[in-house]
Amino acid sequence: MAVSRFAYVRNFELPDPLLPGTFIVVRLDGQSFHRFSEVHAFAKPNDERALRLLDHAATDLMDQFSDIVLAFGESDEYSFLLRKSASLFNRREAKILSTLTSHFTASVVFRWSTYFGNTPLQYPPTFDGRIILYPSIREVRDYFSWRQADTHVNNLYNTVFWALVQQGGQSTSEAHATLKGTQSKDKHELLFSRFNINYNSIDARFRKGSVLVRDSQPASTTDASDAAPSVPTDAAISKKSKAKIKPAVVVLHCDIIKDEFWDGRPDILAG
Ligand SMILES: Nc1nc2c(ncn2[C@@H]2O[C@H](COP(=O)(O)OP(=O)(O)OP(=O)(O)O)[C@@H](O)[C@H]2O)c(=O)[nH]1
Ligand SMILES: [Mg+2]
Repeated sequence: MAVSRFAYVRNFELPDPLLPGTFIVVRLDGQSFHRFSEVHAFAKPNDERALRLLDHAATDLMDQFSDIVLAFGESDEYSFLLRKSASLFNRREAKILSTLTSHFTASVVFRWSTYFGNTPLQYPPTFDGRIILYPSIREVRDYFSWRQADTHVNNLYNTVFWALVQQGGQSTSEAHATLKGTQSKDKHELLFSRFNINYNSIDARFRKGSVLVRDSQPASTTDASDAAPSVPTDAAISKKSKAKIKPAVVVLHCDIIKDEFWDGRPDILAG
């Protein structure tokens, strides 16, 4: 068929390949989740249903795209690491970013009722996405350490903040004032002395975020024992994932900052 006189417009579509031989990190972040969490009455400071829902959506992504070798989630965000040699969509940036973002978002909506039961979804949640390329293992490891350090700092602050408000009877502005200028050790001390809470005994999911890898770890390293009864456990998600693709995706709540994590999984950064 002859090329139509309109076809030249195609030439305006420029190629957008990602640099070869670089690690690809895709970070998705809930848009205006401050509002979304209020409207859907998320528990404060952490809503386990919401966190498990995002873990499940991230597992869906890893099941679908084998180039994703690691994911880390906290709060309303998820980061995905694609291997250095990833050939997904010929490394076309817009294709990768738009497909991963919409797949993740669709999974969150698709699985909403599994985690939120009769609580209706009031409006469509949306996620923004970005791609960052890292040239070496050092930056990749520091990237994930950065996100997990963020989890720690935010969760410690939020845990003390909501203890002051919910158990201590302070207003939110009083709680902000109480915490102003405090160091990490002050917050630990305040939690323990006023509320008898040992921060280190709080659910590792909240303190460390979720780390998704493609291998089977001993059951003790997963965090399925204390799941809400009506909600699929990490182990159940992993089992389902195993049925579809091997090796299974598992949800861990471990220290990604430590050498042991990376030393024990050389395949993640192998290329
Ligand atoms: N109550 C509650 N709120 C949560 C939870 N997880 C995330 N959020 C909310 O989501 C926000 C996520 O932070 P941001 O991504 O910086 O804020 P945002 O409102 O999503 O804004 P943008 O990302 O810039 O669109 C938090 O500040 C909380 O308000 C949760 O488990 N419980
Ligand atoms: Mg957000």
